[in-house]
Parts: sequence; structure tokens; C-alpha cells
Amino acid sequence: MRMLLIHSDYLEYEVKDKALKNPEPISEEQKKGRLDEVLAVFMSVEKVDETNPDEIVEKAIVEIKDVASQVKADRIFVYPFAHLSSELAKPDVALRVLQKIEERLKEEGFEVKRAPFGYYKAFRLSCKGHPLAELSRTIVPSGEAVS
Ligand SMILES: NCC(=O)N[C@H]1[C@@H](O)[C@H](n2cnc3c(N)ncnc32)O[C@@H]1CO
Repeated sequence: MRMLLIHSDYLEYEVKDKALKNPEPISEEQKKGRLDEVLAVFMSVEKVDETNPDEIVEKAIVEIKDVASQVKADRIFVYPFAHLSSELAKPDVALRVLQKIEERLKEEGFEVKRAPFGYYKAFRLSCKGHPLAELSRTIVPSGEAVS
């Protein structure tokens, strides 16, 4: 999994079009979303993650909690983003991983939104610009090589 973490004044999105034949079903309310004072986490779930999705979820939680504590963010935006890797996991695996990450972050006490999966979306983001405002992380299941 590749993650781009942006500490932001806000992130807002608007669903524009389907990017998959069968995108995640969403309500009218989910077609737009915004969080203020948020750690936006853009995530590409990778093929290698398919060997142990549950482990990837827990490794992602560790990394996100670490950055969130450093930048003092208690809101997280989980953002599916298929542009950080050329070796993407299948959509059904990727969606399950991202749904589980959302669920686990809520269990950890964060306020969380997750942008809809399988769509083209317009988004606006205001990066805070401090030294830790733009970070990336790469995680793989144990025993796998980072490509
Ligand atoms: N910017 C718009 C967009 O990325 N849209 C992506 C993601 O929402 C989602 N998606 C599909 N596969 C993956 C994956 N492996 N990891 C993350 N998201 C995925 O499906 C869309 C088309 O690839």
C-alpha cells in the first residue's frame, strides 16, 4: 500500500462520474463531503497487499496514528486514490481494506470520513504547509519486498 498523507485546513470532494463498472453504492449525501482540520490520507491498495489484507489494515493504522499524533490531527479523511502505484490490488480487495481502515480508525477514536470508492471525484484541499504536512508511507505484508 502507498499512502500520501496531507495535513490540511480542509478537504472537500464531489463525485463526478463512475470510474468502475460497479462502483461502491452511495447515498445522495455521500456524493459530496468535507472535513476541516483534517489529515487527508490518499491510499493506493497494491497487488502485494492481497497476500495479507488484514495485516495491511493494521500496519496502515499504525502509520496513520503515528502521523496524526505528530501533527495533532484527530480527524482523518480516508481517500481511495489509484494513482500512487502501477500495481493496484483488485477493486473488491481494495474496497474491503479501505472500509476496514475506516472502521478501525473510528475504533481508535478518530472522526473519520471515507471518500466513495470507484468514482471520479473533484476535490479541493488546503495543505497547511508545515514541515510534516506532506508525508508518504509505503507498507507491505511481512515477508514481502517493497517494489
Ligand atoms: N482519483 C479517482 C480514483 O482514484 N478512483 C479509483 C478509486 O476510487 C478506486 N480504486 C480502484 N482500485 C483501487 C485501489 N487498488 N486502491 C485505491 N483505490 C482504488 O476506483 C477508482 C478507479 O480506479
